[in-house]
Parts: sequence; structure tokens; C-alpha cells
Amino acid sequence: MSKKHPIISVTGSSGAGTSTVKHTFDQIFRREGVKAVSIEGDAFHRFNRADMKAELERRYAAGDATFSHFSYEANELQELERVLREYGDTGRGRTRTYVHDDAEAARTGVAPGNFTEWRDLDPDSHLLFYEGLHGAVVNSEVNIAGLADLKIGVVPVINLEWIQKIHRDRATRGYTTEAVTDVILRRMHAYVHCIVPQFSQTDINFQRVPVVDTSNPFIARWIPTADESVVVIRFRNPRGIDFPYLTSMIHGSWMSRANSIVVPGNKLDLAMQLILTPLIERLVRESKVA
Ligand SMILES: Nc1ncnc2c1ncn2[C@@H]1O[C@H](COP(=O)(O)OP(=O)(O)OP(=O)(O)O)[C@@H](O)[C@H]1O
Ligand SMILES: O=C(CO)[C@H](O)[C@H](O)COP(=O)(O)O
Repeated sequence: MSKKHPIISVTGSSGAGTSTVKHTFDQIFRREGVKAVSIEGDAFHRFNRADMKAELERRYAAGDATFSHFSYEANELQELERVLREYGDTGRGRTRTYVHDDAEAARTGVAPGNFTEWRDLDPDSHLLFYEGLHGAVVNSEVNIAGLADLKIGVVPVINLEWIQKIHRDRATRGYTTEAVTDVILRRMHAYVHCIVPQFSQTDINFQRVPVVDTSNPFIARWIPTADESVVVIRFRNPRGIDFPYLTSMIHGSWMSRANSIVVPGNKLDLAMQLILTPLIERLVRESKVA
């Protein structure tokens, strides 16, 4: 935690929608005049695509079928922790990009499946925004959660998450449904052990729930739309959250528990703006005082 150089972390599995949520944050940052620097979690993968394949094969031959990008050991989490601590202490840090596809390759000049060089973050920012797989990890080696001032979980129910991943990986990353299905299966062990525990560390979780039949996610022809879903928003500490204000401003929303509200899927963006703007404002205000 850093009052002076605050850190926001948005955590979700692959395909959960963390990049999509980043657009909402970007809108808030622009509107509120907040200068944010960003880190993508994939920048902290330990291996490039070819080396990851070799490592997977090596571990598989040695009897380990659980290794995947979700595993702690497949990522440089100590380096991530170091960078977050450095940012919290000094407002400086570094990141790089893991290039997924041809569009990113054209932008960065680096072939897909490889990393760009490390680059310094702009030293003149109000806050750091992390978006990726491991933004709220606590294990025997690292405590990433302890370094972030606001932690958000993006967690669609699992068959929606799979549909989103399958469609995105097919459309923009060139994978087949069968290849994505294999990846989902291979990652399941680490999903349970490394990804899910983080959603008990997060301050707010946004869980999209489809209201159309997604019982066979592997043949779904499209991603359920905003109108075909609701979003459960759960606050770890509901004290200070103005639920009557939120439910009156967000048409069609209701409280489902003392710490949770449900909003129509097409009100997700509005709900995020209403909930997150005052929290971001407070982080920036307190950082200026500090
Ligand atoms: N609220 C939403 N409504 C409809 N579609 C969504 C929503 N959120 C995400 N998606 C879709 O799900 C897919 C995955 O989203 P996104 O790329 O944001 O995931 P991600 O968590 O950043 O994945 P990765 O970490 O693997 O890059 C995209 O096709 C996106 O358009
Ligand atoms: O989104 C992911 C993790 O967040 C990707 O699955 C991971 O970065 C590997 O990418 P690729 O399959 O393009 O090599």
C-alpha cells in the first residue's frame, strides 16, 4: 500500500474481461484528469511462447501436467512485486509487453509470442494501474495484494469466461476451439490454486452472469451480450458504500446481500463509473496530501 504513489490492480483469468474493464478505467482517468501508468500482467510471464512450450513439454515428460500460464512459477512474480514496491516508494518502475498477435507485432516491431525490451514507466504519474492474472496473489513467496491500494476482481461465471476466451482467442489470436479447450483443461489446476484465491483478497468483484443458456460453452456461437446478462458486484467491506444511492441511480439494480448489488449487464459501465470514480478520486487526493 502506498498513499503517495497509489496502485490499482484489476485481476482476472484469461478472457475474463480485464482488458475490457481497463477501457472504463481509462475513461474515468481521462475525465478526472488522472495521469495513470499501466502494467499488463502478461509482461511478467517467465517464458516467451517457444520457451513456454519447451518448459511445458519438459514438465509433462517429468510427470507434471499442472503447469500453465496461471501457475505462479510460470511468471516473474517476485519481479512484479519488486516493480510495484518501487512504484509505491518512488513513483518509478518498468514494464514490457508480451506480444500476442499480428496487430501488436505491427505496433511493437516484435514477433508474436515474444517480449519487447523493458521500458521505464513515465515518472510523472498520479497512480499505477495493473491489469492481469496475478494482481492479488498472496503466497509464501510474494504478497502482491498487500502492495495494491484498490483491488478489483473481474470474474464472469466460468462458462461465460470460457466462451469469452474461446471467441477472443479464435478471433484475434488465431487459435482453434480445440486448442483453446486444451489450454482451458491444462490450466484448471492452477486456476483453482493460483487464480481463484485472489478473489478473496480483492476489494470489489464484478461477476457477469448470463441469463441465456450457456450450458455448452464450447459450441456457443456468440458471447452473451450486455442485454443477456446481469452483473453481481460484491464489496469486501461494504461500510461506506452508499447502496441506496447506487440502487437509485442504476435503473433495474437491487441488493442481493448486505454486501452485494446486482445490476443489468448494460449498466455495468455506469455502475463502474459510479462506484470507482469516488474511490479513484480519494486515492489521488490522499496521494497529493501525502
Ligand atoms: N462485459 C462484457 N460484455 C461482453 N463481452 C465482453 C465483456 N467483457 C469482456 N468481453 C469479451 O470477452 C473477451 C475477452 O475480454 P478481454 O480481452 O477483456 O479479456 P482479458 O481478461 O483481458 O483476457 P487476457 O488476460 O487473456 O488478455 C473479448 O472478446 C471481450 O470483448
Ligand atoms: O492471455 C493469456 C494470459 O493472460 C495468454 O494465454 C498468455 O499470455 C499466452 O499467450 P499466447 O497463447 O498468445 O502465447
